[in-house]
Amino acid sequence: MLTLENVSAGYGTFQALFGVSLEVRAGEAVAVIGPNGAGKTSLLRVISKVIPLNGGHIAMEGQSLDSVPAHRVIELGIAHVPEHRRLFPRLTVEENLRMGAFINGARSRFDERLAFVYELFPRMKERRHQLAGTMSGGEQQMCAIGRGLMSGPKLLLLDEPSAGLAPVIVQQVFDLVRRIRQEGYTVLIVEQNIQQVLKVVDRAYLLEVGRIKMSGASQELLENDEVRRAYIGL
Ligand SMILES: Nc1ncnc2c1ncn2[C@@H]1O[C@H](COP(=O)(O)OP(=O)(O)OP(=O)(O)O)[C@@H](O)[C@H]1O
Repeated sequence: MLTLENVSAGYGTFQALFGVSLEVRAGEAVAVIGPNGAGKTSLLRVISKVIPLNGGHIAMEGQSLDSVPAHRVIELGIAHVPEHRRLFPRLTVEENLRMGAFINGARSRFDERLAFVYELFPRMKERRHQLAGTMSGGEQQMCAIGRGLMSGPKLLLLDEPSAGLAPVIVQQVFDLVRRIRQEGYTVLIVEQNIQQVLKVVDRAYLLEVGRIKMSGASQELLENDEVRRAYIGL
C-alpha cells in the first residue's frame, strides 16, 4: 500500500532521515520504533508532506506522492494522527470530528462516518458536546484517532498514541489499535512504548539516528537480544 524508497528529509539544513526504505502492505499494522530523536515523527511528517521530501520516493497504492501537496495527501487515503493529539481545544468533540471529514467524499458520508466513530468510541458519543480541551489525555487521544478515521482513510498514521498516558489508559489505546486493524484499516504507528506496540503489530522497523537499523516480524524483534537490552530493558 505504502512504499518509501531511499527517503531523505529534514528541517532546513538539518537532515533527520537518511535513505529510509520501508513498506506497509494492505491490512498490515507496522510499527516504527526507536529512541528519542531517531526521526520517527519526521518519518510520518514526510509521508504526509508536512516536511518536504529531499530525496527518494514515496508511493501510495502505486501513485507517487513526490509532488503531491500536503493538503491532497488525505484524498489519497492517508490520515495522520499527530503527536500530542493536536485537537482544537475550544471546539467540542463533535466539531473536532467534523474537522476530520472536510474532504469531499467524507463530507457527504459524514453521518455514516460519525456513527462508526461513535460505535468505536462510545465515550466520544457521551462527550460529544464537551470542549475537547477539557477532556482527559486518554479521551483526547481517542478523539484524535476518531478525527483521523472521519476521512474514511485506508492508511492511518499514528504518532505515539500512548505518550503521556497512565498505564491503564495506554492499554486501552493499544486495544483500540488492535480493534482498528480488525476493522480493516492499515496502520503505521510510531511508538516509544516498544514492548507494548510489538504485541499489536505484525512487523516493525527500528530507526536510529535517521536510519533503519533493523526490521522484522514483531516476535523476532521482541526476542532480539539487542532490542531487548537497549529498548525493553531486559
Ligand atoms: N521542527 C523542527 N525543526 C528542526 N529540527 C527538528 C524539528 N523537528 C524535529 N527536529 C529534529 O529532527 C530530529 C528527529 O526528530 P523526531 O521528532 O522526528 O524524532 P522522534 O524519533 O520522533 O523523537 P521523539 O520520540 O522524541 O518524539 C531530532 O534531532 C529533532 O531535534
